[in-house]
Amino acid sequence: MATVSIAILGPGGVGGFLAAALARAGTADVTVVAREPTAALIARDGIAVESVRLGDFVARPAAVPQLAATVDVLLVATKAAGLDAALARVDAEPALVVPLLNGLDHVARLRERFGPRAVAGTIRIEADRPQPGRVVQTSRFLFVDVASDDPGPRPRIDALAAALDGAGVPVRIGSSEAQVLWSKLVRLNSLACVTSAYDAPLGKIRDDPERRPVLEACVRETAAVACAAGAAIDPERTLAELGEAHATLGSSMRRDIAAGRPPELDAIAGAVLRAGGRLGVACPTVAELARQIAVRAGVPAPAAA
Ligand SMILES: NC(=O)C1=CN([C@@H]2O[C@H](COP(=O)(O)OP(=O)(O)OC[C@H]3O[C@@H](n4cnc5c(N)ncnc54)[C@H](OP(=O)(O)O)[C@@H]3O)[C@@H](O)[C@H]2O)C=CC1
Ligand SMILES: CC(C)(CO)C(=O)C(=O)O
Repeated sequence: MATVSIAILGPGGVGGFLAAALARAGTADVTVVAREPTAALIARDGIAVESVRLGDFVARPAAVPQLAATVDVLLVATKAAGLDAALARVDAEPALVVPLLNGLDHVARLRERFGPRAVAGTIRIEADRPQPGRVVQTSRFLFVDVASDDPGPRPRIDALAAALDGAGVPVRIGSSEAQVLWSKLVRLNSLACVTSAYDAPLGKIRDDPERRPVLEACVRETAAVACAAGAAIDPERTLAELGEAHATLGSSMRRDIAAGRPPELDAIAGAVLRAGGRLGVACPTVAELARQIAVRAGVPAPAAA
């Protein structure tokens, strides 16, 4: 079988890690699509990875500022706010588009641009990009979830899964798009909201008798929205996962605030509050944490409607 070609838009913590893993394994022809300086740097020096899962290595994917060649798969790994500008760098029509952003609203945006070739995807990883071309991956957990409600893209999803599995990144094919997106969002929204509002890692919140109930309420509210949206999410299971995660686990939202970058508050907590508003599920804890994060970060607080 021909090697699958994979382009990765946004070689940051997530995209840079996947590009480097795939390029090192040689399970795909990999090209990163990045802003000019980042593309030039990666083309020259490669991507240096420090990973608790894959070890330390340097990999050399191709890197371009504009994607002109047709590829089998486009993995989208920008932040929500950078998505539109980054999409302007894609001239080609990929056969399959898999976003790995946190949140929900980007899926509709990608469907506008790519139609049913855009499916749902999420990634569980803790990875940071301290500087362009360098990725630090710190979680023992690592896997990608993908689902398409339309059976058409399935062969290409399977080819992507084989390439990632072969590169040490396990892939699970989910039962529905809603299930994949919400099972990530319930966990992530709760983790991002509490770690960012309190500026503390998960362990410190879990062990604090005043803050632990807030984490639990956040999980329960977000799971109730998920269930109303058609995903079967058991909040007790999410709480058990958060109970087992390493104590130093933070969130990309908390790291963004610490680094003075705008957090994905609207894309994550905002998406939950809007869905809750639409579906008639009240989320007072999520709303209050989002308000506190907005004050800390100096950004507008998202609202239910
Ligand atoms: N980091 C994590 O542990 C996890 C993150 N996520 C989600 O994944 C998504 C990506 O997060 P993360 O990897 O942390 O983000 P980063 O900020 O590390 O990376 C974003 C990347 O997008 C690139 N980018 C921004 N604008 C453009 C543009 N106009 N053209 C091309 N590239 C552009 C950046 O380029 P440049 O390098 O030039 O600045 C950067 O490489 C987010 O939605 C996040 O919530 C999900 C799970 C875990
Ligand atoms: C919580 C985590 C690390 C889990 O995948 C994540 O998705 C994020 O910080 O954006």
